[in-house]
Amino acid sequence: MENSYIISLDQGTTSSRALLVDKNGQIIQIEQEEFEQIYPKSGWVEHNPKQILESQLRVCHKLIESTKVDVKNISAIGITNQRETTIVWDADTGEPIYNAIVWQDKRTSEYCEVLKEKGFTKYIRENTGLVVDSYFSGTKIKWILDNVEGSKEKAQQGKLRFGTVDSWLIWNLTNGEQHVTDYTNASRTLLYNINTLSWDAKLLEELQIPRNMLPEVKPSSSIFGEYEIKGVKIPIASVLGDQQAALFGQACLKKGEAKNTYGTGCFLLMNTGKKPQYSNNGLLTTIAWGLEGKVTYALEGSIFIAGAAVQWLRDEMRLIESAKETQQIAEDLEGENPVYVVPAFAGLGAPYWDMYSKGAIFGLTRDTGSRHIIKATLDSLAYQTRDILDAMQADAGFNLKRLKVDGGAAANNYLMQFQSNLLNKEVVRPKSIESTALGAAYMAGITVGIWTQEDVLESKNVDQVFEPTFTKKQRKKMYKGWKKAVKRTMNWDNNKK
Ligand SMILES: Nc1ncnc2c1ncn2[C@@H]1O[C@H](COP(=O)(O)OP(=O)(O)O)[C@@H](O)[C@H]1O
Ligand SMILES: O=P(O)(O)OC[C@H](O)CO
Repeated sequence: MENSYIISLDQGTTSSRALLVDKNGQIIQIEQEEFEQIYPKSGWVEHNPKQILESQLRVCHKLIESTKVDVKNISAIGITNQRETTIVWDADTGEPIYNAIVWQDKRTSEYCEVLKEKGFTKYIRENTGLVVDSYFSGTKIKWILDNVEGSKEKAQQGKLRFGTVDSWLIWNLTNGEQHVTDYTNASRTLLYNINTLSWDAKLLEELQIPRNMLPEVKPSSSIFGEYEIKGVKIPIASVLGDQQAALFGQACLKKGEAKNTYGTGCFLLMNTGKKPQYSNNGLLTTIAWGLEGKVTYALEGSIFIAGAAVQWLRDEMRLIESAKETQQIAEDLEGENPVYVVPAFAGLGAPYWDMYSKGAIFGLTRDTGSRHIIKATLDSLAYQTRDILDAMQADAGFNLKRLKVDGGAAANNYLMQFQSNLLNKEVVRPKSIESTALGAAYMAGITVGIWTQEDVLESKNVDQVFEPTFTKKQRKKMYKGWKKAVKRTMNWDNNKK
């Protein structure tokens, strides 16, 4: 145990990362590689599964080379991943039969309407904890089977495998020996019963998905297989969806504790303890993790576009050269900003769940410049978070004292201060905003006996606490403007209404 390390593989929406974590929970080194985002049609988002795998393997091996770590000292690998993204591959050849359909993809919206019309809303909510939305894997699997020639027959014959990104990686890391996933990833498929912890026969039947395509589901803290590096077999000792991993990495181990991760999207999760709590306000009920024989549940508010809106400013609008510069631009723009950006580029997630909403900019006048739009785009991350937090507090029946934050855009001081002002709460940022990767590492460390849950609780170092400074009047006025703007984007793209 003297020189014990964990490798955390963090397969995100825009990049694959590998982190080396030492036995004190310190990050020694991070390697990262971006990969291609494929947009074949409006509202469609795909990844090449081979690029996901190859970039993930490259950063893993680069990490070992750059740190010169002795692989014999790597005690375990933890995997955390973008959730819901759907891959179907041939069991014999291991070849994907279609690109990965990404969580943001909206192509199955119409079929979701059919599910709603057939009366599945209540059933899905009570059994999977989810809402009927194209976000989740189930309808994406159905789309692949309906649209890739010959796939339905192959699936019936047991010749196809489905996996979220974790399953795809593990299948390949173990040379096709293991077809597995964990509770957290399964709970995002629309096919998994979170009460009985089993695949749901009624939903499989409705979506015409053969049971034999689906992976075995294990607790997040388990041995999922072994990955051999330089002749050393390293156990894969944790798997968690990235948002659940961040909840664990932020040490939200007690009921009522919450974190918000500002990445491509924004995901606010609250630990709700050992029983699923259902929302009356458009939030999801999901599995937080399975650990030491127990299942912990969470309430989740999912925002589809957060940091991605900042990428849009950079790549499509070309108003900035880097995400980082938005902080200074927003801080320099004094006074009230009458502009609102609603980044509903992939519809609206919680609490609105409107697949037909489209993005819009409101409040333009003759003197509006790029600075106003940039600032309003950052503000939109905070407004969307306020929407979720209001819903969560209503469901929980109590008010949170503080919000723990992490993810790439949590580095932005302007945004964090505005967030605190808008929530009228402390916003607490840890020294390392790599909570996702750390969560998977901690969980793997617990599985192989390097750490305990108490060690995780003691691991948190605060970088900065942002304190609210707005008056009640200011807060109310600004939030009212946001609600008005959101309302006007809703149902925009629905031809039926
Ligand atoms: N300083 C910053 N200010 C605002 N947004 C930022 C900043 N740094 C990164 N981002 C945004 O955060 C996202 C990257 O965060 P990350 O946690 O790595 O995302 P993911 O895991 O979803 O790929 C990008 O969408 C980027 O635009
Ligand atoms: O890759 P991220 O960090 O944007 O997370 C994606 C989420 O898991 C989607 O549900």
